Amino acid sequence: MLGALARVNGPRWCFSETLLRFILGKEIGKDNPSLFSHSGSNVSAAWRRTGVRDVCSSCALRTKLRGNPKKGELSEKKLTRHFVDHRRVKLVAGSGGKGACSFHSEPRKEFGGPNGGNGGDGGSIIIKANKFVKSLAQICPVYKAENGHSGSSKNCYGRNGSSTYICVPLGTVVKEQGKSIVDLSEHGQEYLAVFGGAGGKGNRFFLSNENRAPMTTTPGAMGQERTLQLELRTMAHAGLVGFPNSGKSSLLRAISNARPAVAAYPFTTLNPHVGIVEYRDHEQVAVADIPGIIRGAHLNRGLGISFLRHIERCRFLLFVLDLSTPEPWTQLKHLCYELDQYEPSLSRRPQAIIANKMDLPEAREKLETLRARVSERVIPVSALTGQNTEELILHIRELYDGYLQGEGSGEGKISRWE
Ligand SMILES: Nc1nc2c(ncn2[C@@H]2O[C@H](COP(=O)(O)OP(=O)(O)OP(=O)(O)O)[C@@H](O)[C@H]2O)c(=O)[nH]1
Ligand SMILES: [Mg+2]
Repeated sequence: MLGALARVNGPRWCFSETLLRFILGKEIGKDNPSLFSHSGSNVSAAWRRTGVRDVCSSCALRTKLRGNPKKGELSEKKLTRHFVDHRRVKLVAGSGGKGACSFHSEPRKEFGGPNGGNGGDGGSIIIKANKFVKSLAQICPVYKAENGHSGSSKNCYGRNGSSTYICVPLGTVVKEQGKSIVDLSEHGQEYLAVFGGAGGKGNRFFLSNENRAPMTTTPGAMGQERTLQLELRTMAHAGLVGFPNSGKSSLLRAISNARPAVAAYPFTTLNPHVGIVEYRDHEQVAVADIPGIIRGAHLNRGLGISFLRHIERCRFLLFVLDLSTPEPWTQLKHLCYELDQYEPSLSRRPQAIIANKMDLPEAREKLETLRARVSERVIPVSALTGQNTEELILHIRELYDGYLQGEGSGEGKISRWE
């Protein structure tokens, strides 16, 4: 079909066809088989086993071709300004409306009795998870719900104050004085944070045989008041963990549709980015790129480890090591130590080790040493050239399937990405 298009549209389509072949050739790991001989055999074994390739080969290709060159990408600086992952909010529910004091009176029925209606209830404030909201940036510091309306004569009740909804992203944890109250992880999940005050009673309510003309009314109750902390924890199945400059963002770009900033200086990434890896059976696995961690991060060095809350929910970890550094295995040791400082046994989640920058000559020697030193599976890749990313994508799927079999049916299941 592309050939036909090339004929119809002339040189422009000829170029597209060449470009497609070039990218597809790279993607299926055809070049340099000697360098990736181990991984190449794994991939072909997987194909042989299943008969079809599990990976949607168009995903990396599509993301490469999809980008509109005229449309500038958001810089990390701009993203930082827009991405807010914690907020403190003061919530004040509406007060109840006051009850009315009035008496019925009409010609020939001068003393018709009390007819003051009750006041309406104050509005409540509800925090609601919404999959279309991506950050807490739009959350205001103070929310006040509508007060209930007062009752009136002729037994008219006051209108209830309407409830206020605060929409937060999926994965928002609501805390009060540092203690978690609720975890909003499903679309549409609600938490009634503060109750509106009850409406007051009108004098009709106090009518009795003893008192046929009560003048008593009650004011509405005050609405509840609370100060809560909202904390967003990015939800992804896999988390890319590594030292700065190890190529996490480049890798996320290579395997998913996300476009995090990539640069040759440390701490380029300041916020987590989530990318979706798509498979041919329409399964989607979310992979999060986390800012770089350095030795001593738990002592607040570098960017600290507060952002590790974002990988608390990741079901498996992908440690990205830069094989061009002198001792990549020590990076792994430091990373595990820092993770355990944040949450004990965090580093013992199902994991894979990604040996990145395999296109560089110095990386090849270190690969065998790394394999000898670690017990986990090591996947050599080059995020820059895209070599062997297919094996990584297949391994992510294996980890994901293992997670689904193990605990997927239980609670804490991560909702589908859309
Ligand atoms: N040669 C080579 N360079 C790479 C590869 N992957 C990434 N790089 C380069 O390494 C540098 C850092 O890449 P990033 O993807 O920004 O690294 P990062 O881990 O996200 O860094 P931080 O965001 O600072 O934590 C960039 O200059 C990339 O071009 C690779 O496979 N081979
Ligand atoms: Mg980065």
